[in-house]
Amino acid sequence: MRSNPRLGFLLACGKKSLFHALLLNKKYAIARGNGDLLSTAIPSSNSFASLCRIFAAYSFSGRRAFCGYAVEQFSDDEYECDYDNHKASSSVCNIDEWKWKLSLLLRSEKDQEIVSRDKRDRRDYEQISNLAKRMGLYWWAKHLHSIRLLVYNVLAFTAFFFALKFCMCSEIYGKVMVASKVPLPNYRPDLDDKRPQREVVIPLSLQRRVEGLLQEHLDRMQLSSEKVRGTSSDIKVTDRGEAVHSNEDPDSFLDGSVMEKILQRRSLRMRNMQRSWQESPEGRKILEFRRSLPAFKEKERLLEAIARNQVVVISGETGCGKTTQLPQFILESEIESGRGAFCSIICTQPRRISAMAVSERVSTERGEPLGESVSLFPSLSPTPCVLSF
Ligand SMILES: Nc1ncnc2c1ncn2[C@@H]1O[C@H](COP(=O)(O)OP(=O)(O)OP(=O)(O)O)[C@@H](O)[C@H]1O
Repeated sequence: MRSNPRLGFLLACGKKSLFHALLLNKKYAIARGNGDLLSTAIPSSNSFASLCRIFAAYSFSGRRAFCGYAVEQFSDDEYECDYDNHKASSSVCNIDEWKWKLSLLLRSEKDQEIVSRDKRDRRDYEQISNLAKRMGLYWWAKHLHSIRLLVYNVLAFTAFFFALKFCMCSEIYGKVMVASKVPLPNYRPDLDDKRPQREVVIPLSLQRRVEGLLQEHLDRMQLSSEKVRGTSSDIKVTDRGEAVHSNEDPDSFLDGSVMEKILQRRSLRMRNMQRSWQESPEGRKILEFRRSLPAFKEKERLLEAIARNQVVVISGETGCGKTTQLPQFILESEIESGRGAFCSIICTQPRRISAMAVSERVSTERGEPLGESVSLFPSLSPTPCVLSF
């Protein structure tokens, strides 16, 4: 069966219109019916409404501008077989150009894929995808949008006093297509126009500020470790009866050691509070809920990865517990190991309102009021919080 324009029209319309069932049954008869459509196409069992629809379809069959295409009359197999002999017979895309492009891709060592965002009709996509598949490439296409051209026609069928109203639809597809040498995932966020991935650009001034703060932090750490080493060396020196370091500032050392003692005491208190909450009935209930979240299954792996690496990137589905659970895992493990008050976890949120909701949720899950160990940044809490949102 080849492209009879009338058949092409009827089948394309039939797919989306009311007379689909009728056309399925009688499509070949209609195709051959040519000028004698009514008598050839209408089975005796069909209602008069069907007759009207066919008449309407017949009367509009010359309007190729809104028609679909005859592709519906071929099975995929037919299409595959005939493709080489009927190159782009009614397609708008240049298939030879695509053959050339795909061959280049196959030969290229550097390129993995070709991405095309041109507008084409559906048959073009089918041709190109078939070609890509035959060349051993993987194929991915996303339907971006379709433009529907609707034409409402009212036909007065004078003898029977009623009108037929139907619409003819034709679709111009906007698709993004990818032909690739490697298997492609089901979803490509980089090609999704509806969810464009925002590129985050950190201003230079902010970068410098962060670098400065990090440097300051590192300097302080180095200083405190030197003080600790200095203390032990002082003791040794004293034991040996040698001179004590004269450049040591006794006040700052005193401050540091007092601070350390305060933090140690606080860490101990945090551990006791955490344990008693986890053992309480409410705590157990919440823990049970937290255990059901997908993030909980990854707890140990996550803590291990954080301990081993300076930067860890974690991705997970919505609601799996990235925001509420991951910072808690770190906090809980630090508290359990007696370093709760020494750690500082900052969790960024894009909106203040979500930061408020999350900080409140985490406090509730920890059985504490907001401001105890979890805070909303900037915190008004008198004691420094270790987890800030
Ligand atoms: N305020 C809340 N009240 C009740 N349950 C909550 C609340 N916030 C989070 N949850 C529960 O905790 C689960 C984990 O939420 P969380 O915000 O950590 O997920 P997420 O992985 O960060 O999600 P997203 O990617 O959308 O940010 C949610 O599935 C939800 O059931």
